[in-house]
Amino acid sequence: MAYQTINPTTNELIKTYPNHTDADIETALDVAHKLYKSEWSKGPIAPRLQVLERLADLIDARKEELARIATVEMGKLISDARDEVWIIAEIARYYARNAEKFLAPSKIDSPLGEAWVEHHPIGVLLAVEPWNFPYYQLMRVFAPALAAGNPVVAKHASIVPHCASVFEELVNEAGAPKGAWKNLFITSTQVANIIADDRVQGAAMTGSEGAGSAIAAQAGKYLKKSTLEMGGNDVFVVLDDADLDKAVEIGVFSRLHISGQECICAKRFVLHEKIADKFLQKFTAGMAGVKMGDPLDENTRLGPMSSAEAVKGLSKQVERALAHGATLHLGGLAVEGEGNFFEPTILTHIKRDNPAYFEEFFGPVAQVYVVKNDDEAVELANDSRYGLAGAVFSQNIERAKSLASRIETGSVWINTFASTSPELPFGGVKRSGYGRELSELGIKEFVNQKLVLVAKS
Ligand SMILES: NC(=O)C1=CN([C@@H]2O[C@H](COP(=O)(O)OP(=O)(O)OC[C@H]3O[C@@H](n4cnc5c(N)ncnc54)[C@H](O)[C@@H]3O)[C@@H](O)[C@H]2O)C=CC1
Ligand SMILES: CCCCCC(=O)O
Repeated sequence: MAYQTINPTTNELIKTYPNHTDADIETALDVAHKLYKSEWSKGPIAPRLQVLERLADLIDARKEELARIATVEMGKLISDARDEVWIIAEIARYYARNAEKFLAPSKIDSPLGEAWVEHHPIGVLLAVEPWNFPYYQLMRVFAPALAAGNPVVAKHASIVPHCASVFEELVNEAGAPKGAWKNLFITSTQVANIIADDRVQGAAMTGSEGAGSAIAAQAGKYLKKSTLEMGGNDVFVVLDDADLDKAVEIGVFSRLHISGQECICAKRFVLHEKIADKFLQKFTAGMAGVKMGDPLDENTRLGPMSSAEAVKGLSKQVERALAHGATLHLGGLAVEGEGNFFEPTILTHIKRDNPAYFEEFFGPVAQVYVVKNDDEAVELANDSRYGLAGAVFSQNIERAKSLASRIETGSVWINTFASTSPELPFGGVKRSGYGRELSELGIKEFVNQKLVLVAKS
């Protein structure tokens, strides 16, 4: 597995990074485990939180440089890259300012005596992360782990090694001791060996079902806690009383965010039959009208996909959907020429026996379905192997809340697009994975929630 920076806008190979060896891994685990056994991990939380505050300030100071690195390495719009750099500083600050409260002992009223739950670190964690939010995916693991006292070794996606390297550089510059965070350019086999190592006590993974299944299986075999955030096939439900122009604007934005390579972006557009034609007409115009091009250009609204392989995979997926009876309403093709560009695409008339019905399209491809009523909308939303997020548009909030409660996902967003914020739990159900990241829930995924009880005398 080669770790390479290849600019997706030009497919120019910029740099190849050397892989780490088994000896490098041994050193990393030894240093991390010793840190876990030290006062740094087990002692007062304040020094660890100070590192997070400094890290946030360092990120702010290098915002434009960091954003440009991400755009050149995986193709997201420079404006989206800036947003990502902004939010990772916010995640660091969130845990710097809330972790002590989250991890404080929590008292329990018990007839057996005085009881409370303490929150202790559990040991070295492994993070295995994807390329679509190359900094956010790392900070989402690092910040709560550092606050809790868990050192982390990390394997990032092979196409974002510069992001991986600069993140580690920032962590070290912020004053984290050696072992708090170590990036490793390693193979899947080496990942499996790390999970098996007795010094490793947990694994956090974001990515595909295949990778998640392999990592979860290995973690299960060695009885290690894991959290998984995998694909999603999120619905974007537009009811007959929705603000249509708002729903169209947000729908186009959400489907095309990160060139459609975001697990929580809108993918299955579920339209009430009364507004379906009107929505589709406006939505089609919106999708067709976006400016595609260089993601470093501030006016571009749709950049390239992350790699040539991603474009090839999406092309095959669209062809298969059409071969099984879907209608091509817009686009459908990779853009000829330099770079990994794919046309904004809309597929309609996808029947349940079409493989596309159950598939996530990880690119600028919208699936459109029409339903008669709310019950049909819920039934279709839940007729999915995934359960990550979803959105419901209606000007009747109670009606929207009712649908939100019935949709089987980790989150539902009413009259807006699914997104993320440090204080909000992130994760899903079914094949979208398990566990939660961010918020108070996230920091407690990898701590020993230890009961202590003093018997009544
Ligand atoms: N939930 C999310 O935020 C994301 C989900 N995805 C999903 O993953 C699909 C492909 O994107 P990729 O980045 O290629 O995902 P991927 O799952 O192949 O890669 C994610 C991470 O897992 C590692 N990995 C892959 N197979 C592994 C194995 N057997 N053992 C250990 N580590 C392994 C990769 O090197 C990378 O670091 C997308 O189509 C999408 O469905 C991709 C990006 C983000
Ligand atoms: C907005 C942040 C989302 C990160 C994970 C995903 O691709 O859904």
